[in-house]
Amino acid sequence: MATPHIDAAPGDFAPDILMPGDPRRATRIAETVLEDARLVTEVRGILGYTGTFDGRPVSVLASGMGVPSISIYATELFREFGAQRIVRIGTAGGMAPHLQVGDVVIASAAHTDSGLSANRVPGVHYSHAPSFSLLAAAATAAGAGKRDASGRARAKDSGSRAQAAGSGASGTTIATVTKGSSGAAGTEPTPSRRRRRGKTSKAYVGPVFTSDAFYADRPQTMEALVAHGTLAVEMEAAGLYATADAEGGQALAICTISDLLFSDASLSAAERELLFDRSVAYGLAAFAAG
Ligand SMILES: O=P(O)(O)O[C@H]1O[C@H](CO)[C@@H](O)[C@H]1O
Ligand SMILES: O=c1cc[nH]c(=O)[nH]1
Repeated sequence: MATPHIDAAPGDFAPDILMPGDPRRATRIAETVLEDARLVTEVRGILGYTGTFDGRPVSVLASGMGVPSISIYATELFREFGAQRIVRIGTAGGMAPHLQVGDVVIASAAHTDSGLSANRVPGVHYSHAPSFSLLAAAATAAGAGKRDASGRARAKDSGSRAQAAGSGASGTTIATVTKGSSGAAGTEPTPSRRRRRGKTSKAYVGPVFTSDAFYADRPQTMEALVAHGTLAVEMEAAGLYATADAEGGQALAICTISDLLFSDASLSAAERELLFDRSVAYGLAAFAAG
């Protein structure tokens, strides 16, 4: 049955859903990662596809931007379309000084200034946390918990060479991936990838800040969040986590760092659309582990 924002039939969506913010990223994931993907909804240009990955049904649906938008799509998916697990495939601004463009952050918590999400339970500062099983499986896929003969943690990343690098200044560094090796899903190299070939990017597990504002001048807030261990800023994870809690589903946000708050480094819009391969790999591995 169609909902106000998703024009699909029962059974059109798989229980496991990847959710990028950008509809074009959804199309690209469907085209490059899924097999036999078919378009199942396109209301408001929020494109949704269902196909398979390694023989398992998987859907991808864009969320749009912000907590209200992702809360709408996640609610309708959990409530009306049989969704069980949603993994956000996002981009985020790096806040912690050790983060670099291209790094991946697996969000173990989401602080937020979103009224919708923070006020879900009146009188309570609600804790926005992901599904532990999705978090643990994605972190494992990114390399957490594996040790080589020298005792150093070792990561395996869908065929990429990867080595864990211990703890960062905040959050936990779980893997260093050598660029230029294969990622998840046959995505073509972007200009920034070519520039970065041979360099390394890392995966971190730690808290993100889900902000209602993309443009806001509040350096003190950002510095205080960094001082409290926050890794990155984005605009949906808290809404997704709270919606999953409310609807009895599971959720996780995995974000690629697209720019740095305290420096000029950034990706173009086109590069942001493309740089999702490792996030998708960790998300799909989390689905497969469950
Ligand atoms: O690239 P996506 O997944 O949309 O995520 C980030 O990008 C958007 C802001 O440009 C916000 O939605 C933010 O969370
Ligand atoms: O929400 C976002 C996403 C990327 N970069 C930012 O600074 N904010």
